[in-house]
Amino acid sequence: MAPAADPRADRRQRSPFRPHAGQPRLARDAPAGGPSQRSEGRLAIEKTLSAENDLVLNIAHAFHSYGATAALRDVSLQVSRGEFLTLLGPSGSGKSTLLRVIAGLENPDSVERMELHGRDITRLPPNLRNVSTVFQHYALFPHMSVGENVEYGLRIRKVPPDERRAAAEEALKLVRLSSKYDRRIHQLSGGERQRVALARSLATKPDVLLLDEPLGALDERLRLDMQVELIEIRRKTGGTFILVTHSQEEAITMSDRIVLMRAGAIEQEADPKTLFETPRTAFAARFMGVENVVTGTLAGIDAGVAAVRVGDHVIRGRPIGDPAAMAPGAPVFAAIRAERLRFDDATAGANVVGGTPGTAIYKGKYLDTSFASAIGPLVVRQWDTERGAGSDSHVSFRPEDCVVGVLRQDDVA
Ligand SMILES: Nc1ncnc2c1ncn2[C@@H]1O[C@H](COP(=O)(O)OP(=O)(O)OP(=O)(O)O)[C@@H](O)[C@H]1O
Repeated sequence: MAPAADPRADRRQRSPFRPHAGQPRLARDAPAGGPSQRSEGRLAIEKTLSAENDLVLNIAHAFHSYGATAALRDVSLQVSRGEFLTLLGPSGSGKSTLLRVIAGLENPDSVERMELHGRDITRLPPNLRNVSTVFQHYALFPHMSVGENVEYGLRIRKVPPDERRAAAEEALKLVRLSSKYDRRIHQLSGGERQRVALARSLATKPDVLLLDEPLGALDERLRLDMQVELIEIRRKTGGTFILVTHSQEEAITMSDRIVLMRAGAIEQEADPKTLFETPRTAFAARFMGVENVVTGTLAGIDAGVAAVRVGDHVIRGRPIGDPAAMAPGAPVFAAIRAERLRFDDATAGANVVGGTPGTAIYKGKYLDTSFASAIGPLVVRQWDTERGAGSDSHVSFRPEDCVVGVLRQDDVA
């Protein structure tokens, strides 16, 4: 079998999006010299240096409160060069606070380490950190043209006019607004304004681009288009992006890695597929859109299959998380996606649960039917919207489609 492609390979290519002349460059360059001249020891040192160079942002143990509200509770975050990282979480979980701390707009109460390309930025004012933020509400200057807005960040950095103009044109080309250089802001649509705000940030060639719900004000069609555009821009520039969103769909679509936040702390961080398929807590399961999360007690684990007692019923699933915590009798959750439940006849080894179909809701592409079952209310998704639930008296699901993990005290509904 051919080896799997490394999904980060494209990120490691050198970015065509280089710093401006005179712009502070925080990254240390890799040492020179061909491989033939290097000793093993030297190679080891270079490997370490190269790993350090890949690490753009390194935050260890950040805490921040607003009065009695703990907005960040011991948050540590490492972001690699060229990574598209998303901070995901419900309202008030601390995403924007973390972004503001990175930008220097908020001083954390305490932080053990906060480095950009290995340089301590803890006490560095925002204008001396090479990061840029795109906000939901654009924050463009209405009295300036598109081009003047895009050049703004470079003007205050005293970049010469011809270099400014070239950088602004390059950034406007990236967001497909080359022809609008002289337009006034009020002559633009909402989507175009957001692209100008993006171009303004890109023009400064930041070490990290911070995106604070940048698509939140756009209508759905535009939002979906801009998601694809942002992915493309990240790929073309090789930049490091940190996005804040409360939309799991947006996070899954756009990210290399998702950091799921809850009440100021990191709940789980993983690539989108892992977070989607293997949420480690009931909160993560619910937030990632798992329709069916039931709770029970662990009866035992045999041959890698967890048996969960829910009332008088036992269902089997895939155990995840710390095996030491998965002792018989432990409170656990079982999470099953609606599309993994079936009304059809069960395959061998599947869980079968009796009950009564309830209301079917037509969703266009699929049909969601509620099902009052022996393990609690469930939702069953069918892609064949014509078929319906009929008078089915049971649903089935495979143990591998049911994630079983320890139920935390604060996850008890
Ligand atoms: N300036 C402030 N003064 C007081 N409390 C604040 C301030 N900013 C944020 N908070 C509180 O800190 C907590 C974290 O807020 P934060 O804005 O970081 O969350 P968020 O996840 O970005 O939420 P949202 O998605 O609603 O923007 C919340 O409880 C919020 O009410």
